[in-house]
Amino acid sequence: MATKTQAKIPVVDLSNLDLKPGTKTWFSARKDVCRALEEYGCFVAEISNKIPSELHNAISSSFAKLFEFPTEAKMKFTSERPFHGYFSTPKYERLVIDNATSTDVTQEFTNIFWPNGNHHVRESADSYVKLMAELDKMVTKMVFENYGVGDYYNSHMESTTHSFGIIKYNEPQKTGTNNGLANHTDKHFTTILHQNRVKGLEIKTKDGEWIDFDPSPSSFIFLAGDGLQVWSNDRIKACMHRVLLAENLETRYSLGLFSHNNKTICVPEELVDEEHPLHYKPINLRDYAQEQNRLVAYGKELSLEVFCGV
Ligand SMILES: O=C(O)CCC(=O)C(=O)O
Ligand SMILES: [Fe+2]
Repeated sequence: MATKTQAKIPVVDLSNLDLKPGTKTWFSARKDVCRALEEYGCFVAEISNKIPSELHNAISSSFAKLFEFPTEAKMKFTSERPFHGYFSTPKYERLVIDNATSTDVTQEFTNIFWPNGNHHVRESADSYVKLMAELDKMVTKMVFENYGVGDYYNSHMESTTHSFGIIKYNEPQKTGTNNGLANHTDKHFTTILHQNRVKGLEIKTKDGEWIDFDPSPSSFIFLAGDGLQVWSNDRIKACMHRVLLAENLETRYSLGLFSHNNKTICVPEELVDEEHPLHYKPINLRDYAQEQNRLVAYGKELSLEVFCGV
């Protein structure tokens, strides 16, 4: 299983999502995934045989319809979590569904917009969430095993929930490039993104260079969040990323699966040694996101060092 580069972001072929732990192909993919995460905080997961074109088309057809509802209708979709529910800024609008792996939840979500249900939107959301959650679980298992603490994977997953976000960027101004989303790291554990063909996502390398993600129907980008940085005691750094929108004829949509953990995240004792002294106190990611939300009003970004650095 070779790793190649796509504008320098490592690409790992995970087309076989049914990879069996313990097999040669699993170990080889695990090595590629972890090396990429340590070097870049992200990698492109190529899953060509798993994404039917109808599913990819759902971004521009089914999900686009959601944003055509009047603002009052979209505002009815609320959440107690910061940055979840319906959220809009002059640059973009987003709908983020909590606990999205539950089909009851996606049903409730579609019923807000279509009281008699909308089979197509609901099915598309369910299929995306299922595919992305499978990918997230597989990669997380690889990471835990890679550091010799695979035994902690099940309890970590038991306290993990996934939210699903659908983001629509507003048309950029007619001149130059436009900042769609400022530089940030994600405040939860991990993120997986999938886009229509419109470019815009960039990630920052260790050398401070920004490189583009070239979206395609069969590629998902997996990003380490701040939670994974804490858990790994800095072996994997959260991926700094941003969205720049060039002038395009097409609207940019992005789909995201965000993994949260409802327990306190601690560095496993096996990951602390002379070479890797403890960097972080235990962190509750929900409190961390809430504090970040409070600071957003002042245009500030919260850092892990300030919130829970040792
Ligand atoms: O639109 C994108 O591709 C990036 C979205 C993102 O970074 C986020 O939702 O945190
Ligand atoms: Fe992000």
